[in-house]
Amino acid sequence: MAFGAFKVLDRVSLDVFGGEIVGILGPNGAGKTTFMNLLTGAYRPTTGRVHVLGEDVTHLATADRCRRGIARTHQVPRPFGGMTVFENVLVAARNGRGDPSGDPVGLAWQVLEHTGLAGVANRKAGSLGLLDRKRLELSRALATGPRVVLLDEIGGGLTDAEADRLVALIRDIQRDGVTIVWIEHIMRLLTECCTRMICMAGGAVIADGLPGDVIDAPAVRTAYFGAAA
Ligand SMILES: Nc1ncnc2c1ncn2[C@@H]1O[C@H](COP(=O)(O)OP(=O)(O)OP(=O)(O)O)[C@@H](O)[C@H]1O
Repeated sequence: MAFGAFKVLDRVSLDVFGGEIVGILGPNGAGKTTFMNLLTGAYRPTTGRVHVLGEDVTHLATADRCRRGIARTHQVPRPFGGMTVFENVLVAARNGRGDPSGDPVGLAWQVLEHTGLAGVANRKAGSLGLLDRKRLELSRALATGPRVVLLDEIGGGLTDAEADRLVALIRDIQRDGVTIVWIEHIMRLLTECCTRMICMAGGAVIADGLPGDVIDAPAVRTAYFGAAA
């Protein structure tokens, strides 16, 4: 993937298997968000393909990929600020993959109960603090009925108790059969949740394996944790 002459991702190849929680770590500018943008269709790859559940989705727009079950959260949440929390989630429930019951209103409420936002459902999304905006971002992703959820740094700024709740929620989502790919700088969240971790640096995957092995890998310690080479 290149922006003009600037190559951001170089030969990145990743297979994610159903039911995994894959953590992606790496220094700022490693290409993590760009990689996520390629998976959702926000960016088109200069070369290479994206396959989801056996289907080549490289040519599909973001909305079509969403309807096939790919949902994401953004690093900087941008809800529809003039709409209520509930309305924001309802938009996602109506335009995503949907739920088999065909009841988007029921699905939206169910998601808000699950993510802890039901109590502020009637507030304007634009009035929410950062933490609740992040919860809303996750709620919108879940309301699309995803098979794969891509999370971009939803853990920043959480207290320990809030982080515990997020860990429990992510595990619940996985137990419901959803595959998760999670970019995060808060190491504790990744080590508590992930079944696998990858580290990116300089537009390449430099480690891929069990979380403990990846954290201890010399290349990761140098590129990400700043250990002496
Ligand atoms: N639209 C764009 N045009 C030009 N360069 C871009 C664009 N988007 C990203 N880049 C560059 O690509 C590189 C990778 O950016 P990216 O946001 O993917 O990194 P990241 O690993 O997600 O970093 P962070 O942890 O800070 O979010 C950076 O050098 C960035 O400046």
